[in-house]
Amino acid sequence: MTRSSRTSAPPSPPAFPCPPYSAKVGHCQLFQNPEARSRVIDAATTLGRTTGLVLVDCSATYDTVNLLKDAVDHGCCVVLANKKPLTGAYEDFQKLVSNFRRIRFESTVGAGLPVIASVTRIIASGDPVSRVVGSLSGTLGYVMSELEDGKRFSEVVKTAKSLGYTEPDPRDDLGGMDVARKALILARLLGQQISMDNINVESLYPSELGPDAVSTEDFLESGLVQLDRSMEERAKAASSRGNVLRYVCEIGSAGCQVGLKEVPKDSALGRLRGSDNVVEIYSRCYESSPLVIQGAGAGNDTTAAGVLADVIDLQDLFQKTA
Ligand SMILES: NC(=O)C1=CN([C@@H]2O[C@H](COP(=O)(O)OP(=O)(O)OC[C@H]3O[C@@H](n4cnc5c(N)ncnc54)[C@H](OP(=O)(O)O)[C@@H]3O)[C@@H](O)[C@H]2O)C=CC1
Ligand SMILES: N[C@@H](CC=O)C(=O)O
Repeated sequence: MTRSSRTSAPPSPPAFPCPPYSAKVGHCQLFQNPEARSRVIDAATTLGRTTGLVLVDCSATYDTVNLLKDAVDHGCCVVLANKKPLTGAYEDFQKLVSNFRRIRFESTVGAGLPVIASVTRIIASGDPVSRVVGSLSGTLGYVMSELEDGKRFSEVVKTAKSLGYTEPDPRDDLGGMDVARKALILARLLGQQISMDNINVESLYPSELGPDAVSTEDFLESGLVQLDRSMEERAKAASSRGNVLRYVCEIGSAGCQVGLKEVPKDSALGRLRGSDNVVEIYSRCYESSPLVIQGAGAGNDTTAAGVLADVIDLQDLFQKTA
């Protein structure tokens, strides 16, 4: 993906067609010459319409939304692991998602787990989904199950980061925003025209440790340990009642909320371990016995597999039949 929004002084733009360095990992390419840019867009439009050329967004920024909308307008396909473009203005969500033959975003909820595919299949069959409940954070699932085993909060958050579970800034996970984004994507898929302001979100850190006050590095270095005692006390109090802590997401007709809950140790949520997510989907067909999806909900491999499956799914739409 181009990085025009972040690159202030790019190297001199390459001539078209692309020089070989564009294939190197870690490099990005910027077309500034208007003629080169227009030829790239023409080529992409033709390829997009005929071969299903896919723009994949694995960044963690809102900045890509206009680029994604342009790509869809030019007939290209889009695959997202990045939740942010779908969780800003409702109009952006609608514009991207209404083009369902050109966009897939399975990895935005539950990484490689088929949560969005299941919800959209149920809805497409005319079966109204009434409620979705679950644990949708690999990071918080991992952190809570490690706390249960007596580990220190600050240590397990750092381990979750090193395992590739957390967002670039782990406060996105600890503050509940990452789960709230997943909840918003699901709620909007269920037809709720809501925004982030309509979701009740419980944060596990106080505003004094927020991004406006403390850098990510300082938060990891000295902020996290300030939360150790209170998290340990919460885990111990839950345990004394035969419960465990889980960060739970609930989406229904009464609204949308995400927060830390005490749940029985032997419940579906309470039995979760590590980065596993579990999602229960209730609809008319799945009324008393919900459809349950469970498995690894974060990590580089499972996310990459989810993204690749989306790319291949879109390519299938462009296969010529004999
Ligand atoms: N990790 C996981 O388990 C899952 C992750 N996701 C989503 O996938 C995305 C990537 O996550 P992950 O790979 O773990 O995170 P990483 O921090 O490893 O990667 C994020 C990448 O995005 C780049 N980036 C950030 N902001 C911008 C920007 N404004 N323009 C261009 N590039 C940008 C970063 O570049 P740089 O390093 O130079 O800043 C970095 O390469 C996130 O949106 C996340 O929510 C979804 C499901 C699961
Ligand atoms: N940080 C997220 C990654 C997947 O969306 C999580 O922990 O679940």
